[in-house]
Amino acid sequence: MDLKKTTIKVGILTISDTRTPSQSNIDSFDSSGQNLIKLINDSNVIESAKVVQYDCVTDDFDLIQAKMTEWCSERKVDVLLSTGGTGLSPRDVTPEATLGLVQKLIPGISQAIINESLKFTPMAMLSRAVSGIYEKTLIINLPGSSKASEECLYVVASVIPHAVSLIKDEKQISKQFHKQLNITGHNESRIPEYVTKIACRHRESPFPKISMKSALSILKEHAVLQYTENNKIKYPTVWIFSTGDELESIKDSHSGYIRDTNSLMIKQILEQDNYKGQIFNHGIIRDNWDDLCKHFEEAFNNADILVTSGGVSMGEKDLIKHVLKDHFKSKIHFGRVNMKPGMPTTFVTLIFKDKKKYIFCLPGNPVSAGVCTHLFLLPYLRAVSGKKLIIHSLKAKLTHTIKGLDIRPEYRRALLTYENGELYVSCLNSHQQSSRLLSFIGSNCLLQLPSSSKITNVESSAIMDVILIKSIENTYIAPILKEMNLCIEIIKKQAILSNTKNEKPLLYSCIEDVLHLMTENIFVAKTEIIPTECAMGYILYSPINSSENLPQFQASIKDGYAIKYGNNWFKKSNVFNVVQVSVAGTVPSCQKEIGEGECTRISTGAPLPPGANCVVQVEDTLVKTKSSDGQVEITIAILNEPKLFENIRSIGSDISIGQRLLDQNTVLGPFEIALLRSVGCKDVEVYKCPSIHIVACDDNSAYAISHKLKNMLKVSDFKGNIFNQSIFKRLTKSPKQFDFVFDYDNPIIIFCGNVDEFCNDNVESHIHISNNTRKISLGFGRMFIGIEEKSVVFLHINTSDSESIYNCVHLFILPFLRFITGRKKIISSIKTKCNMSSEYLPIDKFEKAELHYENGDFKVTCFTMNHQSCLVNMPSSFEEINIKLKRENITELDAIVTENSDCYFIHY
Ligand SMILES: Nc1nc2c(c(=O)[nH]1)N[C@H]1C(S)=C(S)[C@@H](COP(=O)(O)OP(=O)(O)OC[C@H]3O[C@@H](n4cnc5c(N)ncnc54)[C@H](O)[C@@H]3O)O[C@H]1N2
Ligand code: MOO
Repeated sequence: MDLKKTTIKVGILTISDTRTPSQSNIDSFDSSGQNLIKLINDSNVIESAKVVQYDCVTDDFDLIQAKMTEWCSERKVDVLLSTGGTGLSPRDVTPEATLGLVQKLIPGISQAIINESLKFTPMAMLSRAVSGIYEKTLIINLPGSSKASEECLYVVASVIPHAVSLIKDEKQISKQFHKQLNITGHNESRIPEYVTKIACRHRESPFPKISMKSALSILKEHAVLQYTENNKIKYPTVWIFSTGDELESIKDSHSGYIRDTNSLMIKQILEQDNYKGQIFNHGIIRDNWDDLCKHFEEAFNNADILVTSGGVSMGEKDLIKHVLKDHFKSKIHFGRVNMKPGMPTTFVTLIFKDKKKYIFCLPGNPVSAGVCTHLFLLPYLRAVSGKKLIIHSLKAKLTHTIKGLDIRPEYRRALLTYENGELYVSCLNSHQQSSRLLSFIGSNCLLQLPSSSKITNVESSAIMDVILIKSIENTYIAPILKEMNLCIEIIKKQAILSNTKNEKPLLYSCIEDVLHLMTENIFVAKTEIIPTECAMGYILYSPINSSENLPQFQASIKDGYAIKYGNNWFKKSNVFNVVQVSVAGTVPSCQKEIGEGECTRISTGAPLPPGANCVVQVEDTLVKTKSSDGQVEITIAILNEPKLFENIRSIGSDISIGQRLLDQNTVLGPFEIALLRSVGCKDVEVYKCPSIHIVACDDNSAYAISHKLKNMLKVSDFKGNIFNQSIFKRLTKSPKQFDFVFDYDNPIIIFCGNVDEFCNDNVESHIHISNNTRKISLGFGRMFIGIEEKSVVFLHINTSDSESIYNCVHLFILPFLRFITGRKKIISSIKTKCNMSSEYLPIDKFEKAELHYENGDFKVTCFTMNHQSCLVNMPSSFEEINIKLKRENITELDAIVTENSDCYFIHY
């Protein structure tokens, strides 16, 4: 059958209020529609096509759909080209009408139109046109203007005949077409660029798989501290890109497209680690040589470190290493690491305009990108930030036996817990595919497992190395709160408030009771809906389930060939005809069904063609025959017998519709946000952070304290706004004095300063305290909680002593803020060992100390001016110390983690 002999029936549907003839608009002339007809019928712009239907309708959803349905259902046309109604004006509804109708989207067509049109005008960005299939008709939205619709027709004209034949499922025609493609080379203009390159690409990776240890020592060699002119550490600027044709940055989802999770996730991991340099997320670069060169050059002009994700394995579109090596003449220090996940991780340096640049190319699978950010990029950035501990690793006892090790040393997402002074690690999640972001959820560490070449199982109770990837706070650390006698001991030197006449005194002996009282049924925590990408550190208000399957269709795990595996196939022949190419970002319906002896070249993440049931990686194949110019492969040989379903991700295997993604009260970090974004969850409902207004009363020392308080709250995990109000020398009689706080939802107002002033009788009129207000006396001050709709917390701190304020913030205010913003864990405490000499006696109940980790134990050094990262709950008397000291001169102390410590804690 000759392709040219089949006539393709085209319908032109003009959609326009002004060009549709009506009584009030008799002179309308549809120049676009007429021009398209001329181009197709007279100039043969689309091979073998004729316009057989033409109509003009107004921008009316129902009318458009009615006309489309009529032409498609009655098989009047093979191709329906609409012109008009794709813009942003309120009347433009062509894309919506088309979307409502089509059964399959073909995003690539509209994408190609936009890409091409962008060369002429940036206005192309505003096009919302879509393309897809309804029944057996291909529908393409073209823009309205005559010039633009003509340009766009030229872009898509060449693919229309082939698309039509696939849609009609005319296998014979399709085969003929592929034959032409592969053998004659006459139709080269139709062959995507990546197809022609295949025979020239590596079939075996040229990069040796080096060990993790070697990779880290290479990184260390290149981690050189830089200094500014005034001798301060100079933190390198980091630029991050995701790469891939299949990725979408826009929020709307198109079938087949993959939402870009990686660039933002990498940035947020660095931010969470408090990296001090500048970090820029520059979104997506397409798998296109020139684009990669252009964007990388821009990165080298502006940044010291370039981070990419994707495009580093064995596919024909994996260009990153080639661009860096051939175009930028850079040095690839390693291109593969013997690890799972993250094997293709690549580290490159180059001299650009006399400056050294460092490039981290991470794999595209989201889990691999996340794991490798923790294992390579973060340690490197910590090193060039002058930190001592660049990998946060701990030893923990395995809670169960692990069988089925991988041949590569593996980093599994696992849970580290802390119980009675011991660390335990468990890895009960067996779904650890590198595309499955869910494996990060509920995990807080990477469990290092050896290669199966060394041992077969790891036994329960083995002591394992784990690397923290979240806060240890997310583990359950035995709370010492119960022992904490807040009112009596927290700040001993301060007197407990005596009762005032109109206030029922409430004295609580335990901070948990206080927090409970403050929050239960009184302070109604507000929630808000915010964009998912901005939700770092917020707490989820309600659980989230997925509304999508991921992947949405069977997809390949490797770059290779999809084949139909049948019994005894190997005995017949191991040679396969390459009949088509499947790339990520398309849908299975773009492919024809493959039969025995045929294969589809396929890239990682691309849809499996109908009929295929396994993927053979490219390394296990040879090119058998090529086209006469040597550019195109025609047949390949498969070297090892594959297994059924090998290298295939089944529908919904990463995430299935309805599956629970996150529980309520989950702290949203980089992985949680990436997970939500991967299934198109654009907004989340989170606990709203109150605004805090700090008011210094009375004198200058209170003023200084109020600033210290603000700084301490600012560096904490609290995300709300904090305002310092100016000093109030005297509380005036005017109740309006604090009215400003009512402009905020659930504000918190903290007074610092003289308590007597505060307790004056007139105070209640100042701060709108009514009879319903809950009043609590605390060791260091008092608290008033409004329970009316406009509930306000007034906290009065009666201190002018900066040590006490530190304790007060970490033991009381921050736990309170965590509580009301939805955190499950409001205080982080740990059992530590301490060499305490009885020469030093604690002055306060809680002393600042330095927390560190040594030989499997947490230790504290008390009475040090070094990095103070915890508060230690001190023995209260001589006798107590002596009793504890008798045992091996080691005192066991409870420590409350206060600072974002360099060592082992990514705190809160
Ligand atoms: N024949 C072989 N195939 C593959 C090998 C191999 O050795 N031989 N290695 C596999 C391994 S291991 C990994 S990991 C992946 C990584 O490959 P790339 O870095 O080239 O990544 P891509 O192919 O571009 O993408 C892989 C996968 O991840 C999705 N992706 C990519 N970027 C993003 C992003 N920013 N956000 C969300 N998802 C992303 C992409 O769509 C693919 O599905 O290669 C194996 N193949
Ligand atoms: O090593 Mo690749 O990172 O996941 O599977």
